[in-house]
Parts: sequence; structure tokens; C-alpha cells
Amino acid sequence: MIQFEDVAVRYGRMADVLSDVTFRLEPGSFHYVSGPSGAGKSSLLKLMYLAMPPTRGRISLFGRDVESLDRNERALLRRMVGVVFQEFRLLNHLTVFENVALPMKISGERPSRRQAHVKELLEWVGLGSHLHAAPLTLSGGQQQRVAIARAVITRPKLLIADEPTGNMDDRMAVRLMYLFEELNRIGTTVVIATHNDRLIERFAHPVIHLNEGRLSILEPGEQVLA
Ligand SMILES: Nc1ncnc2c1ncn2[C@@H]1O[C@H](COP(=O)(O)OP(=O)(O)OP(=O)(O)O)[C@@H](O)[C@H]1O
Repeated sequence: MIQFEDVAVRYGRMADVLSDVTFRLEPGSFHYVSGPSGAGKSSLLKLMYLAMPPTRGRISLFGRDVESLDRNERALLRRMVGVVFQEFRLLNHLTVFENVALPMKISGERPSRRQAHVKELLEWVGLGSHLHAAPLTLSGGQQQRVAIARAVITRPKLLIADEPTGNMDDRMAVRLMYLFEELNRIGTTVVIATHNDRLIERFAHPVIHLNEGRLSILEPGEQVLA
């Protein structure tokens, strides 16, 4: 699904943020990304969703070397990836409903199917009474849930989420974890960056741990040692 070989990232003249990163995530897997603030979690996710190229090394996604892709191929590949950005990136001139419906519209789903599916998902994330609201009238946690609904509405092959439960209370965070696990159960590969150790303990999955530019993969239970 995702393969990194000797990947490094450096911004400007700074030291490498990531160096010699090599790992492989299998289709259908579920991983967290953890590590101290500034360890490079967001940078790792950006590489995965093709928002930036590595400074060195090779990355392949869905079996394709991403460096060899032309613009169209890259856009097609990106369409198979649902992304929850740390800063949400909602379209503020559209309603909550329209934001979540947009990926379905782009992928050519029938309006009748869109209507029912978007409504059902927004109800599940607790926003059933905000369908026609403008995103900027919502709280941070509510906007984050809109961003999550938009990322998962098309059941992407790969879901990449940067601190998706960062602005939520525990009850909602748990509810969203059920959503991610359900998606994973039906075939989506999931990668979630989080600082929330309680969630990592409760919903046990391997952890991609970053520290001082190095990456290690810890199986559930090993985190305590990290
Ligand atoms: N566009 C950029 N230009 C310059 N430096 C950057 C850029 N993006 C990230 N960095 C630096 O790279 C390092 C890693 O940042 P990154 O956002 O990947 O870490 P993180 O683990 O996600 O941190 P946090 O948990 O605080 O979100 C930090 O020192 C950051 O300042």
C-alpha cells in the first residue's frame, strides 16, 4: 500500500526532520503515528498523501513509484486517499452538507444516493442539525468532524488523518475511532497521527513512532517501552 525507502525530509538549511526512513504498510492495516511535537509526524503524513516530495529516497503508493507519476496519474491516485488535515481546510463558502457531498459529486455518485449517505454520516458524527450551517459558524471540534466526514464519505482506499480527534471530548473521540475501525474493517488502510495515548491503548493497533528523525514500528503493548 505504502512503501518508503531511505526517505529523508529537510526544510531549507535545517537538519533532516526525517532521515533514512524505511517501512512498508500493508493494504488493510491500521497504524497510528506518534512522537513528540516537532518529531515529523505531519511531514510523514504529507509525504504519504503526496503534498510534498521527499528530499531523498523513494516512496511508492498503491504499488506506484510516486516520482514517476504525471499530473493526471497523481490526481487519480490522490482521489483514492481521504485526508483529514490538521487545519481542516473546509470550503467556507459551502454548507456543511455541501462540503461532505463534494467528494461524492466529483466521483460521479447519483444525487439521490449522495443525499441519503451524507445525511446519515453527518448524523453519525453528531452534526445532523447543522447540515445547512456555514463551517465558520461551527466550533473547532465540529469543523473537525465535518472534515472527517468529508474524508471518509467515499470510503477511500487509504485514510490519512492528522490529529483527527484533537479538538474533541473523549466520548466523541471514541465514537470517531469506531468509525475509523469500521472503515478499516471494510478495507480502508488507516494511518492516524495522534498524541492521545488513551485512544492508542483502548483501540490497539501498531504505532509508527518518530523520534529525532528516526522511525520505529511498535506493536500494541510495546508503546510503554517507547
Ligand atoms: N514548511 C516547513 N518549513 C520549514 N520547517 C518546517 C515546515 N514544516 C515543518 N517544519 C519543521 O519540521 C519539524 C517537524 O514538523 P512536523 O509538523 O512534521 O512535526 P509534528 O511531529 O507533526 O509536530 P506537532 O506534533 O507539533 O504537530 C519542525 O521542527 C517544524 O518546525
